[in-house]
Amino acid sequence: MKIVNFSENNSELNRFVAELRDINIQGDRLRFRKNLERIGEIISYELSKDLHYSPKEIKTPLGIISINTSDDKLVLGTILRAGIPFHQGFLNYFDNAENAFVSAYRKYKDKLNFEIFIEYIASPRIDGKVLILTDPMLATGGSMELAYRALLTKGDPEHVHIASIIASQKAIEYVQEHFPSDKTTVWVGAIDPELDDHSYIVPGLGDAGDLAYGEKE
Ligand SMILES: O=P(O)(O)OC[C@H]1O[C@H](OP(=O)(O)OP(=O)(O)O)[C@H](O)[C@@H]1O
Ligand SMILES: O=c1cc[nH]c(=O)[nH]1
Ligand SMILES: [Mg+2]
Repeated sequence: MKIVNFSENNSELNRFVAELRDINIQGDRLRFRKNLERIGEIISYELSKDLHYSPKEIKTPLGIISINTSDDKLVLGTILRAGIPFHQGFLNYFDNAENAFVSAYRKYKDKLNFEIFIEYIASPRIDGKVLILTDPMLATGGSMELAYRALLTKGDPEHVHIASIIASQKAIEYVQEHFPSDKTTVWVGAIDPELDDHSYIVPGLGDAGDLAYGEKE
């Protein structure tokens, strides 16, 4: 399974991730959402290099030129809520893509134990298409896997790209075990070493959904 970790190279993406993490900056919700979105744009661009291309003849006012453009049918699938601004970054580039939305939430039995519930799914057929699953946080990997399984009820994708901003090392191992290795690619802004007792990523950034949209009751 190909895993691309953007933190291994120097780029502006790292500054956007630093701003998401920084306790003195992340409280600005507009900036937080904007950083999720622009990281989505950068990952889209890098991911686009792995798509299939063929030449198309483009007629300009003065002549004809052949340009390689992608032939893949893309479905951008995201997990509510924190996925929304990140998803928008992908949609800014892949503007012809179809879109899928899945809800996933942690229902805590007590302070430390929770189950993940999927209650909402809106998706096109995904047979033979390139499925790009976006969620900024990959903590245990449970939400991503359940969202994927929910989307498999809509068909069998040709390839799956998992895009996250911060993943735990444990989630990377979980994805390697639970997704088909021959047709899955993982794109992450950074991989953090630990999960705390509540399965939050450490050092991570906190609760991405709450930082983007405000705390839940
Ligand atoms: O890998 P996991 O252990 O499943 O955790 C990651 C999930 O947690 C976050 O969502 P959250 O449940 O906080 O929902 P929210 O976006 O509505 O805040 C995040 O956006 C993922 O969906
Ligand atoms: O670290 C984490 C884990 C789950 N959800 C988040 O938003 N952050
Ligand atoms: Mg949350």
